[in-house]
Amino acid sequence: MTDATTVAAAREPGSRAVRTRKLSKRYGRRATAALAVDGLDLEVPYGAVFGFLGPNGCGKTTTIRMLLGLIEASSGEAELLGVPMPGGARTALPRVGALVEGPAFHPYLSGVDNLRRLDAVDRSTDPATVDERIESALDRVGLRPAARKRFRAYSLGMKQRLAIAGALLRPRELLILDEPTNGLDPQGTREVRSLIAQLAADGVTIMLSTHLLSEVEQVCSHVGVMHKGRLVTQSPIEDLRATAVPRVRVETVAAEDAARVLTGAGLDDVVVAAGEVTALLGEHQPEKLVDALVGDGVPVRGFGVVRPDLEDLFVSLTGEGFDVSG
Ligand SMILES: Nc1ncnc2c1ncn2[C@@H]1O[C@H](COP(=O)(O)OP(=O)(O)OP(=O)(O)O)[C@@H](O)[C@H]1O
Repeated sequence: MTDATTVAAAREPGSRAVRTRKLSKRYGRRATAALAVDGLDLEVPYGAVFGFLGPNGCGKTTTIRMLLGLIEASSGEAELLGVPMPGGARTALPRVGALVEGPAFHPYLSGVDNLRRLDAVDRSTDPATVDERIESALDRVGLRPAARKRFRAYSLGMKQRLAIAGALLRPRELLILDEPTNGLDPQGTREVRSLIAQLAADGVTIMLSTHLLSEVEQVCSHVGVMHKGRLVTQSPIEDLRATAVPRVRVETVAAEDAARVLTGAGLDDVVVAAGEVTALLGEHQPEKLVDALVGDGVPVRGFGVVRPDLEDLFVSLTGEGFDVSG
């Protein structure tokens, strides 16, 4: 389903809603300054909810600002909806809704009057249709009942939903949202995530930057992981999960003996640590491994099959933990 606020983009096979090639940014003139964004090859497929994940300071906002033509890239190329940026800004940007640092809303004006002000500064919209476009955007974010309340009386979630309504004042094929749940309370966070899921269900492509792995797991179909200005991986989340191969874990005081039995049974990557042994399960049946261990006299205190979760995968990719709150 589409309405007046979103449009499912027409897609060429292999085309991308966002694509960058070797996109880099160095702030300042000194050639010795570190690259804030370093050689990014980003690919956001049409229809994806793409989680652009990484800790604060890793270059997400800088990337988004380059994509939208708000700052100039030091080198490399970027395309939005198949249109080169920043050269094609006039063609691409009217089809892209963005939330970067949020619009400055007036606390004493109502939601509807704030949107009217916002629309008035956008020269690409038609003033004759402003009322119906605002109504449609407010409807889309579930704020019609509160449309005439003052902005200052809105909850945090309502304020952020109004900001998203501001990005939906005309039909959009792509939404770029920079940390849209940052600073929200749990209720506001739920409201915004549920809105993102609804927009995605309408076919709009969404690129969502976040430092929260849990947010990616809850709302995203794809993820791109940033670390110190570089993209360390990008993939459908299901594909990433599939790379998380299960391991057996044996707790025992006789770790060396257990390792010998597992190796003898044909398991790979047998790793001995204090009081435990782990190995790749492969095609082996856990029950048979327990039999083999016990049959060999290994005193097994614990046995299990563990599958690494996304957090384990990302830690192994970046060497850093992720904020798993929220
Ligand atoms: N205007 C600027 N001038 C100089 N350095 C900057 C500027 N903006 C960002 N940086 C630096 O570039 C790097 C990347 O920052 P950026 O804001 O893109 O990261 P981020 O992942 O979006 O983090 P955050 O969520 O905290 O904004 C950081 O080291 C930051 O200090």
